[in-house]
Amino acid sequence: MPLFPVFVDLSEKNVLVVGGGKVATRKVQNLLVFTKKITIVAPSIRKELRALIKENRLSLRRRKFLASDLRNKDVVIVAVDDLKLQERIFTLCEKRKILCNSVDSPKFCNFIFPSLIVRDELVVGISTGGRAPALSKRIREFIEGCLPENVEAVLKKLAQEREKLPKGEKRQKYISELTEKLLPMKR
Ligand SMILES: C[C@@]1(CC(=O)O)c2cc3[nH]c(cc4nc(cc5[nH]c(cc(n2)[C@H]1CCC(=O)O)[C@@](C)(CC(=O)O)[C@@H]5CCC(=O)O)C(CC(=O)O)=C4CCC(=O)O)c(CCC(=O)O)c3CC(=O)O
Ligand SMILES: NC(=O)C1=CN([C@@H]2O[C@H](COP(=O)(O)OP(=O)(O)OC[C@H]3O[C@@H](n4cnc5c(N)ncnc54)[C@H](O)[C@@H]3O)[C@@H](O)[C@H]2O)C=CC1
Repeated sequence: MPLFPVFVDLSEKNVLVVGGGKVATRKVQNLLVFTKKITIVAPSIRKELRALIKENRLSLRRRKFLASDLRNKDVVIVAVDDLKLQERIFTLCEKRKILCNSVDSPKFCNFIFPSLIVRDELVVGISTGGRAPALSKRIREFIEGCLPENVEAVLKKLAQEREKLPKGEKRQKYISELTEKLLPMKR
């Protein structure tokens, strides 16, 4: 069965990223849009990640992973080049009911990291359930290519108009029509 997408408020959640390499750097960069409460644990940290840690005042534990690193964590990303360690951390997370994403095997994920498009509060998340990550990336590029350039302005305008009026059928009709007018479908 395919995976159901959920849009979660991460702003107050504590995220642990295990690993400091290329993939960890990409995950941290993407996560920073959603939360600054990120801790990184790894013996070696890539230069770009070091810069992100400094800029965003993230916590850094410069050593190998310890089970105690999971204390008070809500979400864990395991971005190491060691499948056994991914399995071990995933098992620990399952016991503690922590959300865990492992970069080397969908088997050790209880959530998948999607390919992302973020335009203010408009977020597009894409996944193939772990079957073809490069396809997720390609679909992102397709969607990016056909998203209207002014989509942020349209979102802002619609949200403002929506706030001005009380809930109900009259507003529903007005907002739906305005949306179609602001973003006419090209055929
Ligand atoms: C299960 C998952 C785990 C997770 O959640 O991380 C996972 C797993 C694995 N990826 C692998 C390889 C690649 N991953 C990418 C790219 C991305 N991978 C991402 C997510 C995910 N990757 C999750 C499933 C997503 C889904 O459901 O579709 C994206 C979307 C998000 C992100 O990571 O930021 C990001 C695109 C971001 C963007 O640009 O939009 C590329 C292409 C590239 O890098 O150019 C390649 C090379 C091509 C290939 O091999 O397919 C390998 C084999 C490693 C090896 O061979 O050693 C594994 C392990 C395995 O499959 O067993
Ligand atoms: N999910 C995805 O999108 C993709 C996943 N991968 C997989 O991701 C894995 C990581 O790739 P890269 O970041 O390029 O590797 P890398 O070699 O650049 O980084 C590995 C990192 O893991 C850290 N590490 C190793 N043992 C550790 C431990 N015990 N505790 C804490 N940190 C530890 C190292 O210090 C290093 O920072 C690879 O196995 C690769 O196959 C590769 C491409 C895409």
